[in-house]
Amino acid sequence: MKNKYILALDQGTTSSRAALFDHAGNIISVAQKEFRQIYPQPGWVEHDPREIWATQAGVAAEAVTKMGLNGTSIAAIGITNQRETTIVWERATGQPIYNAIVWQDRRTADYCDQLKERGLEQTVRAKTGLPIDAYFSATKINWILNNVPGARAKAERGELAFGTVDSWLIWNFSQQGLHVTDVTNASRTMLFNIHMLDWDDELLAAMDIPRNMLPKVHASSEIVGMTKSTVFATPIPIAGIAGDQHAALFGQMCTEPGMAKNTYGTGCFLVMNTGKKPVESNNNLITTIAWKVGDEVNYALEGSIFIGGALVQWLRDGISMIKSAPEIEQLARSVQTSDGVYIVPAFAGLGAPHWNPRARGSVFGVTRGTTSAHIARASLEAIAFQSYDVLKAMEADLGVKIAELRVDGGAVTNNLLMQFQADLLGVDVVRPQIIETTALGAAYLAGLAVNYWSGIDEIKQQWKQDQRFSRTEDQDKINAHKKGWQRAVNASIAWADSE
Ligand SMILES: Nc1ncnc2c1ncn2[C@@H]1O[C@H](COP(=O)(O)OP(=O)(O)O)[C@@H](O)[C@H]1O
Ligand SMILES: O=P(O)(O)OC[C@H](O)CO
Repeated sequence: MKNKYILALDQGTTSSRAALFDHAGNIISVAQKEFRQIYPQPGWVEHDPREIWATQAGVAAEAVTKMGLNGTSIAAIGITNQRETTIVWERATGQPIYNAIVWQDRRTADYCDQLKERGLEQTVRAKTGLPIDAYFSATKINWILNNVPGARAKAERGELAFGTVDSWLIWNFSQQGLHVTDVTNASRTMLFNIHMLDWDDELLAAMDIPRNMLPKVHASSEIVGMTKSTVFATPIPIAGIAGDQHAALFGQMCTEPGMAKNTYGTGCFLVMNTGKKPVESNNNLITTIAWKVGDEVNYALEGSIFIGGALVQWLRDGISMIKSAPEIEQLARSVQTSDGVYIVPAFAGLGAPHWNPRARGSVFGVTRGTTSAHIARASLEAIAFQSYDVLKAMEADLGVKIAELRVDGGAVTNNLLMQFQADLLGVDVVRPQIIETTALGAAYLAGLAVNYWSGIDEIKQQWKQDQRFSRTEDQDKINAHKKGWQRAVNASIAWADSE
């Protein structure tokens, strides 16, 4: 068994990735493929579910075959995924009835307001740990049922299946079209009672969603089925499922209460393990399920920031300011400060701790002296400032100061960003050697289920630090800078609210 590998499938917002891990937790092979982002209207974001499946199946095969391996070398598959993104398909044909409505999509903001006017906010938060927001799956399912001709009648006849991306992939990968998910993905739908660990009938009724559409909910580390032979000739156990931020928390081995990680990908997601009991937030954070391993459920507090590395992507693809994402660091370093420029990247509204779906991206403080270098620097600062706001909310909820922040995701190779983050937080920012911690976490969850690793104590030894960033910047300067950021956020929200 130990000479085999674990295959982790990481289905992200902008690309599908697959990584093979060996018993020491080293990545031995990676394959990645980007897919189309579909923007039918401002504020709408969709993916083609068939592209999600095709790219994910393609990279899974590529990661294995390029090492000269085949299915017989794979001990288990772990799946991790962009969360909340909503797919509805026909059980009979396996065909989606609409594109995947992506987590960033804001089309249901008005319906969310109606739910709030109906006084549901407290009930939703108490049961699911979530604020009512277009971010989560429930209102997206409702939209599909109300807007795709014939969908509601089909759903009521039990002919449709809903799934987050993990469910969709497993349906396609598995021998008998399994319709399953895990507790972490379920906890992002706004339909799952995180205390009872079951779909909630009151919320399903409130949002007109038939229960028969929903997948069976499993633990995050458990064999849920086998792959079909058209994928790999040898059936392989699908043994781990977790939303990507939950997998990253596990991959970072934040297994003790108080340990936290921030993932800097398309968005930024700061998540802290809060132990065996859910902690209710008084500061607009989300209470979520960290994972379920064996019979043990761990909970977490999360601050979800919708635009992180996507701001850098926009500078590259939207306004052609840079040619590649890493180029931003050199450009930003070419000036000492952002010279009074602040960017609030509310391209998809603002997530935690503001939760304003109508806020839009804004740039403040531009003068004749402003150059692309200042914009680059202000962009990196905006990513760090948003994470600062979330961490402060988290510390206020828990009444403690965190010891260190473990970081991962594509943007953490940016040393300037990491140093600025440490300067802002006054907390050490620690980058591990493996920054693909999302895939690593999925591999660990799958490997534990098939006894590839003996337990958490064994895999804890594998986490290794690459670099630690500590505060070096003058405190007064930082405080003045924080005030500037706060003014920019307030102005951005006021602009949205005054419409
Ligand atoms: N050196 C860098 N500096 C800042 N941002 C970067 C850098 N390299 C990559 N990024 C950003 O990181 C993101 C990619 O990270 P990744 O973890 O692959 O994201 P996801 O899983 O959300 O697709 C992109 O949005 C990209 O713009
Ligand atoms: O695809 P990522 O890595 O940006 O993660 C997306 C999140 O899961 C959305 O909640």
